Amino acid sequence: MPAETEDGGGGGGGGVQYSFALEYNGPPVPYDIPRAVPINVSKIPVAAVVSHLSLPDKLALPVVKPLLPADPGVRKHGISPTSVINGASGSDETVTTVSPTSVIERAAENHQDCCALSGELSSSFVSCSYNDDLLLNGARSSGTIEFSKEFSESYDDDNNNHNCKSRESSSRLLRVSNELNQDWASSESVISVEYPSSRVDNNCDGKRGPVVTFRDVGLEESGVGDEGDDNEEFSEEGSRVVRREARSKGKKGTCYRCFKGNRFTEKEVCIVCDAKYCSNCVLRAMGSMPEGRKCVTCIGFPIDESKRGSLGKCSRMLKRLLNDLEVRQIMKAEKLCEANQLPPEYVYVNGVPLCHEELVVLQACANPPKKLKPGNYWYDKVSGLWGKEGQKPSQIISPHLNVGGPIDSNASNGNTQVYINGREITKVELRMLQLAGVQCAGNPHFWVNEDGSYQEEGQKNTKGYIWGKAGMKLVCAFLSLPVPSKSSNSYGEQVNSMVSRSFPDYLEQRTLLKLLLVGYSGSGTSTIFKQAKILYKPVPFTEDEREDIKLKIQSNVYGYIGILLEGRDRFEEECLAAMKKEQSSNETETSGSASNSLCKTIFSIGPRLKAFSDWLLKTMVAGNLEAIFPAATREYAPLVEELWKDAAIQATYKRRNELEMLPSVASYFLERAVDILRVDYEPSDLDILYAEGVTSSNGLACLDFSFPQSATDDKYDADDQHDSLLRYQLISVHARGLGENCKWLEMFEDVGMVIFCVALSDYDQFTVDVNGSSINKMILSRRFFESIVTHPTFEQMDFLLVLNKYDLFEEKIERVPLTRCDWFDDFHPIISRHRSNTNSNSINSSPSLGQLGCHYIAVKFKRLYSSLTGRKLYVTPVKGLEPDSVDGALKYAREILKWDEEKPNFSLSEYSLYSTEASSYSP
Ligand SMILES: Nc1nc2c(ncn2[C@@H]2O[C@H](COP(=O)(O)OP(=O)(O)OP(=O)(O)O)[C@@H](O)[C@H]2O)c(=O)[nH]1
Ligand SMILES: [Mg+2]
Repeated sequence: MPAETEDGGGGGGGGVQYSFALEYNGPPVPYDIPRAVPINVSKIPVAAVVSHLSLPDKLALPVVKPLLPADPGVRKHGISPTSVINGASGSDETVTTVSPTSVIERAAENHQDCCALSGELSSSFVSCSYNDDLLLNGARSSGTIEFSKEFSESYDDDNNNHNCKSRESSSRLLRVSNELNQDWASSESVISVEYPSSRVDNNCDGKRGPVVTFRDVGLEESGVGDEGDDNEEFSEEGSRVVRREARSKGKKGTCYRCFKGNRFTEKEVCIVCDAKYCSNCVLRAMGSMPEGRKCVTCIGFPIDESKRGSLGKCSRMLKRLLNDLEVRQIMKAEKLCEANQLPPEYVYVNGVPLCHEELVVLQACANPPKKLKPGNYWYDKVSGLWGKEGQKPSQIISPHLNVGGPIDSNASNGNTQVYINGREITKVELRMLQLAGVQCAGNPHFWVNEDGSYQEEGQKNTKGYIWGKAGMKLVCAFLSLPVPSKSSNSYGEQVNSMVSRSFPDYLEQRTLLKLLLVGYSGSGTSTIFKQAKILYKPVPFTEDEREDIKLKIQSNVYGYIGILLEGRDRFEEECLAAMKKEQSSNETETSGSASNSLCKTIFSIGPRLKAFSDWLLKTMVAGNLEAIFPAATREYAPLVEELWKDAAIQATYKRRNELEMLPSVASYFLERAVDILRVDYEPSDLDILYAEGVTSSNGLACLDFSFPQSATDDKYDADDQHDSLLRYQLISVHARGLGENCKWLEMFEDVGMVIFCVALSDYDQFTVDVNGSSINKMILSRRFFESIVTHPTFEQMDFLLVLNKYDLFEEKIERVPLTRCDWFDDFHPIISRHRSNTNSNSINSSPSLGQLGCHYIAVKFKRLYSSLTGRKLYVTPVKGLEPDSVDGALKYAREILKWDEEKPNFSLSEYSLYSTEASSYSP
């Protein structure tokens, strides 16, 4: 596999060096050396080292071939080769690459798929911090990782003694224990999982205060938690309810996290375990609250039913801590998310617990029971009368619902010997019947229909309408008895079909639509993922994440400065050489001043800055840059400022196009280097978006989101509202995370669509492969595309091709011909003289060269896709750094998924509307 030459890498991992015995058929890799081994740094080009500091991916690039049967550690602990490779490549991510058990097992069975380790998993597997000893003695191999079949965005922490019960649709949890646990904790600061910082206490000592202990059924069954009492309780109605309780190790009344405060301190309560958190801790303990006010460890668990009434009712504390939009979204999620819905088995109707479908029927009917809680109810299916077991009726719901068992004559505990539909009625009902003029003498048995018409059993004639008489509503109100509701429209309503009925919102949410985002290295997947986070999450990044990202950005900036300094050295040398040459040719004329002019060029810097520059480069070469943070920022900020403003550095910066290792995004940060390197710097969302190395580059990152209802729409848009309730999951996985031959793709078989990302601007970029030959990055992207689309897992899957970096492409294609890439050698556009300039949106003007090129590339991929799969490819150009563009692309994905659902209903001609021909996309 090739090594990158341009902005291809996720940013700097820890600069940690590794030694691991992978059979690798490429040239020796200079950076693959443990730091403890003395090396002559002067022989290593700084750019290469710096690139590795910030772009550690290269270690992962060599093709890994089987060397030995799987290392026992690998098999035993389920550490996958790719995990190790990714770890070894200095992951800059929170989420590390793990494989599902099935995959691991398969890999372990097949020796050919496994590779042996000697250097073992290093601390930078997930962390930026590292330890020489560990690196050299391979102690890390003792860490145990338990993999679940599905990935998770979260993991379970041993300290919590908490065994998470995963939801049907959600991913299982990943647990990391032993020594690795600590590393996970320390690295849990970056943003690739949804609630990382809140899951981990980022104490400097890496220890996590055991704060809350949980008791639940899962724990008891597994024997993990032995301190719990029986946590099954009976609700007020007598049904069995499983409770999950938190126990604070602090004093009574104190915050469950910091143990501060007292019972008068304002606290927010977890709706699952009742843990109480003060305003300082609540956001850390509850993270971004995708299911409302729950500790992050309670996510996925059903709520404490006694709190059902408070669902969606925001506390003052949260209103203070969050903005309106965040509060609204959290409260909406709290009410609507699946995990918070009433468990069907907690509801008994006529003595029978409901199944899921029955609860759906009950809640989705035109006139459902109000404020349904766990409990035992009776239901008269003929009249729709509904009440709590042993009590008078409380409501008239839709009749004829096929839920629960047959009604018992004693259901409402009546003692009047008067019966309605087989139930002995209560005294108060008898009173009501008498006031309605119903003849009740002789212990009659009535047959009452949903419209209130009644007859005596065995007789045909309708005797009258119970609720038809004037004043009956008042009577019923007085006696606290129900009357048919207006909306029930129960007169003659047939309830056999569910077709025309609207389902409760949460049922719509039941389906989690998964979108898999993949792309060749550097194509912009992380950027799109981060953009989605910023677009769709109320709190895209927590304070802890921001703090870690800040350090990452600052360390990146030092890296960029290092590249500039190295460039300066080079330019100075070139200049001096040129001057020397010139001088020797003019020897006679300038002999006197020769020595002076030789010493100074536009790229020369003063001795103080030179000393600093030398120190910085040496530190970087030694891989110590990350280690000196954040002290370095404070100490050296003034020097960096001086350096950045120095004419020599500015002159070097002007020639940045010649500095191959300087990623295009570097300018964004370097322009503000002085501000960024200040201690009080706070990264903006845009900084985070541009920053390299802060999202999952090696592993997997998941983002659950809904498309927000567009605020700009004045008129009510039912479709839009419906869409805002659907849940999506964006799963970003790095090419490296898929393993050799994409063998781990299988675990994504349940995704609804693959979004494949290609960087348009790659067409003139080359990388060097293991044989030392140069390969065009677009060709590598194509190869990766081929292997993904032909993978058996995605046989019937829709693909959306995202042609990313359209902004760069538009600009580049004006300078560099598209034919620079062999695959595009037949691109000969006929350019109109009046063609639009690149930014013009004028309908009348001819397409710009950028548009033509993009369209051409889209067609190339479409034809390729069609030839490989016989299907059609959806394509959209994207500017990853622009929110609207990413939003548009993801909404396009949503449309495609919708079309998919509707396809069977289309006639052929209708379906052709959704042609995926190249012409259907609009740049
Ligand atoms: N100008 C421009 N830059 C982009 C765009 N999308 C991504 N980038 C930049 O391209 C670089 C690589 O983007 P990433 O999102 O890190 O790419 P990736 O696919 O995650 O790459 P790796 O994880 O390193 O393999 C970053 O510096 C981004 O800021 C875009 O649409 N336009
Ligand atoms: Mg990435």
